[in-house]
Amino acid sequence: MNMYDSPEREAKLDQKATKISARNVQVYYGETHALKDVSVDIQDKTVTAFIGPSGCGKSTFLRCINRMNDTIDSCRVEGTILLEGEDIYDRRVDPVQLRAKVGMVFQKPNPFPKSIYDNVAYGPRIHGLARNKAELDDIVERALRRGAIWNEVKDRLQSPGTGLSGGQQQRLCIARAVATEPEVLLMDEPCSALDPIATAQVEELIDELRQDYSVVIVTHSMQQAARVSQKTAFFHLGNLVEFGDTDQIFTRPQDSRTESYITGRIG
Ligand SMILES: Nc1ncnc2c1ncn2[C@@H]1O[C@H](COP(=O)(O)OP(=O)(O)OP(=O)(O)O)[C@@H](O)[C@H]1O
Repeated sequence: MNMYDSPEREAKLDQKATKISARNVQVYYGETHALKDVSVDIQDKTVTAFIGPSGCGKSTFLRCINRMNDTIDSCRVEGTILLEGEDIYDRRVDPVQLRAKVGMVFQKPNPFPKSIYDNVAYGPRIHGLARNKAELDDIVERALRRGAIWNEVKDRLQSPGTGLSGGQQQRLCIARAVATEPEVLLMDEPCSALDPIATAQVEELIDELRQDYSVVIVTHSMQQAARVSQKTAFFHLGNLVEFGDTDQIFTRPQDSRTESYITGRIG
């Protein structure tokens, strides 16, 4: 057997690159210490689920990854978060540019009060990604296909985005987020306002998106975490208690707090 066939090499090839590396992240809202010394590596081309009881800090940590917490006056973030090795809290980083690279999808679908086309074209326009109308048309079509909504909207691109159903609006918001060619997609309970059919469509889409992106999803649904994610992080009272393969977290949790949560005893 030569060295290139070794199981170690196979295992290495199977390992995904680290996309986000967080070290000793602390978040305070005024006097409240909401996130306590969180360190974790989040992989590329993987769906990572953040789970845990209400108020444990899942959304707070998610919002650290694209500096959405900057918009909250009382909020203070300490520690380091690297995106592909670059410190996203470095003074030279423009948060608007960062948010094009680290897209976000919210709990409630929030299309702009604009046409379907303009919703998706908005980011590429402000970031100068297209040289002319034909290129912009192309970007919009690709993003809507990526959002698994092209076939439903291709004949009404000039209609308002707000006229779509809730599930379609959420897929439009995902298309809007991918239009700026992000590296990471953050999703904060993206299905909680959707019915079961729309939820299943968005979950299927999330599974497809992981071919190209690092996806991080906050969810209250353990079934959803088990269905869509490969890695799971369990938070409790501001601590990242356990992080690992989703299978392992749900079948062989190492920490008693994780076990209590997944068996429904806390939360
Ligand atoms: N804008 C804010 N101002 C002050 N405190 C906040 C703010 N946002 C969150 N917190 C506090 O930080 C802690 C963590 O909240 P966070 O929203 O991150 O939790 P979560 O796990 O996402 O909760 P949920 O599942 O209910 O959305 C909570 O104690 C919360 O009250």
